[in-house]
Amino acid sequence: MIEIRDVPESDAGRMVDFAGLVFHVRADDNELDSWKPRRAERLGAYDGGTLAGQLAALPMRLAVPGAFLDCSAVTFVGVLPTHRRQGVLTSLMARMHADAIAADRPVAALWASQGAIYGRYGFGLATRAIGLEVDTSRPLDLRTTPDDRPLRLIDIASAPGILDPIHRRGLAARPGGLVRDPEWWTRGILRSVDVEAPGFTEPRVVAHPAGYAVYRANGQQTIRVVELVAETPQVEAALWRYLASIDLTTRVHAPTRPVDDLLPHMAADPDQVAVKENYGALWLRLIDVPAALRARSWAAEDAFVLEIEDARIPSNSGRWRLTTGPSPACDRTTDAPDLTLTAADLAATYLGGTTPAALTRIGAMTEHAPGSAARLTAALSVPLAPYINDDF
Ligand SMILES: CC(=O)SCCNC(=O)CCNC(=O)[C@H](O)C(C)(C)COP(=O)(O)OP(=O)(O)OC[C@H]1O[C@@H](n2cnc3c(N)ncnc32)[C@H](O)[C@@H]1OP(=O)(O)O
Repeated sequence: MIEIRDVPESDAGRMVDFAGLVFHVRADDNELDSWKPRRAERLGAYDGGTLAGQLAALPMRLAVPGAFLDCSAVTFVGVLPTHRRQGVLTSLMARMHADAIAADRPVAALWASQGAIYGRYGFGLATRAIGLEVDTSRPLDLRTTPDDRPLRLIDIASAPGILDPIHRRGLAARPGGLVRDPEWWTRGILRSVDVEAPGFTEPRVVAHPAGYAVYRANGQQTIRVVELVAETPQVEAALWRYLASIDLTTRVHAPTRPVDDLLPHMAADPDQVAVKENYGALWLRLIDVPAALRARSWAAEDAFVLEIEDARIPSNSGRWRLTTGPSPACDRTTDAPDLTLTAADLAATYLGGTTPAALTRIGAMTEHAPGSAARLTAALSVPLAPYINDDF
């Protein structure tokens, strides 16, 4: 008999060992993330005294178009190999949903180990990311004039205080990321060791008044970009020019960039910049559909009747009249629907990264009123593609 209970503080370390077991990682590597369960809401699935499954939900703030929303950032999910496929994850998810509702958090989010798992729980893939590789064995000519205000290298200890205001302005301009606190900075983006980048140095930080880059280097003449944030294309050009011209290097690899990154357009020779990766990033769950729809900003004034299917959080199910524009509204209605869609597909479109038009074309959404998917696509659209660089 499985029972879902809070994991006490004294057992937070057990969750780290448990994650090492189910993710097949060495204890040393796992140690890097050991701080997360301590600051999370910890759920355990207990089989008697045995921890058979677990889930951690970090209370965070997520940038959505025009707003920041309280969010359960779900991580450390696992079930013992001996207890798989018996509904343990399903029970943990039900409790996570109930906790998020009780805490008045309109959204939850996660990074999935496998894309096949979370759609059934109402999560939709809301952001993608790309990886870029730049050949810097020759000068990188740019079509954008770099902002010539001086760059300066700063030490790691002072980095959170200097970078955070720039990062926050970036979140307001581009949805999808998380608000960070100093611990999130130092244990995340600025951590000295990255197990995914063996052989690379500790991070270097170069700052501009309106942007920054965090990067590592290795003995194989490669610069690895950890994060690059710029408030204008000219500042972006200045940072890429800097990264591309560091002595004793011939390659810049930026494994995590927004899908609408400007560098492929900026490079005078497009062959110098290759898109090497394209992958799913943040999975989003609208815990409270009407609250989430009222909270974001909209790109067009319009009105829709949405028929939403949500088997896991029934209070979201049914017909909603959504009014988009400067004073958004979302209320129950009995009117005929313009569109029928699942909560997971609504979540996938919420940040503006996936379009109702595409989901209708593939047959995932049903359009009853001709043209309504295109109109909803226009209302949801955002100037900059959603993006997250916090892999939690
Ligand atoms: C946010 C994160 O932390 S992502 C990390 C997730 N954790 C891992 O990948 C670690 C290794 N895997 C595990 O620990 C487990 O297999 C889990 C957590 C993925 C699944 O736990 P389980 O308790 O076995 O899931 P549960 O029995 O509740 O399954 C529910 C449904 O999901 C399906 N499912 C579960 N895992 C998978 C999977 N990996 N691929 C496809 N379907 C899956 C089940 O078949 C079941 O389907 P059904 O409802 O149609 O019958």
